[in-house]
Amino acid sequence: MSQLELDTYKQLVETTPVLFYVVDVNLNYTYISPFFARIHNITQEEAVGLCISDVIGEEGFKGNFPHYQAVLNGESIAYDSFFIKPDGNPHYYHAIYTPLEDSGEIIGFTGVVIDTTAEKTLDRLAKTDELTSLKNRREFEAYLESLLKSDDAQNHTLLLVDIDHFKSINDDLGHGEGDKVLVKFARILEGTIASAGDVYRVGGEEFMVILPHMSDDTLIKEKSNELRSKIESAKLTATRRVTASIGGTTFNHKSVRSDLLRKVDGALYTSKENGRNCVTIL
Ligand SMILES: Nc1nc2c(ncn2[C@@H]2O[C@H](COP(=O)(O)OP(=O)(O)OP(=O)(O)O)[C@@H](O)[C@H]2O)c(=O)[nH]1
Repeated sequence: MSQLELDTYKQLVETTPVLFYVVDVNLNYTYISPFFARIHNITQEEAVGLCISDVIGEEGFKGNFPHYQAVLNGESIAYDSFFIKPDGNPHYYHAIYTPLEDSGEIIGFTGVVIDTTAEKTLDRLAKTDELTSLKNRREFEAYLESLLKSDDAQNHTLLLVDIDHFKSINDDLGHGEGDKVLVKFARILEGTIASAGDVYRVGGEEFMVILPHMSDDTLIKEKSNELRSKIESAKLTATRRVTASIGGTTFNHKSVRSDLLRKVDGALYTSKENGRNCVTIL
């Protein structure tokens, strides 16, 4: 390689906002890029000879150690990970480790670490309901579609949970209190459904629950009534009792999305017609 080509490569590496580094077999740095130096508040010269743990800390070092061992055994590694920054926010990154060889012998590895925090944050925002932190309608539609398209022939349950007279809660107590009710309501839904399924906020005061591989009529009614009674007995506001109506139905991969949604809507409508604060499974 000519000197010009070498200088060009160096310039590319040194002007890219990505962490590049090289370590030897003892995990001591032999090179860090200027961006790496800036992020870790160290000079390039100071880093040479230091161990990875001296720069990124013992905890991160221990977490990554199996990857270091694998790359020093000749494997090329790429993985996604994160750590919690001192300000409590997560920092996401994508790391690529490649063995560095000299005359067929591994003498260390090269590391490339790309900050993916912005990408991950956008991804999370696109999937999450901002007020309640539950998964949003887009996520509901995606999961439902995956179940309807799958080869899995087992039956699942879909519940539509709707707060009763929510408009009057807003009207009487104000929109801010209404928001607080929605957040507490979401926590009850999550806590009650737990690992049995997934909870989504699909509209203002409308929530969907998908219970995969659950189709036992008795169990569905039990779970739905547990949910309904927990909401009724929780003190969601200081002055007003809050209740919810629930509609539910079972489905499998042969179900048609529009029929299924119409059926669960119909079940909820029946609960509302029957006086609210009740469960209808069709
Ligand atoms: N506070 C608050 N209110 C919301 C939000 N999204 C929708 N709403 C309100 O939710 C209310 C829903 O009212 P309706 O659809 O009439 O239903 P309801 O009053 O709950 O009546 P039933 O469902 O028939 O029992 C409307 O007043 C919306 O303005 C939100 O994010 N926060």
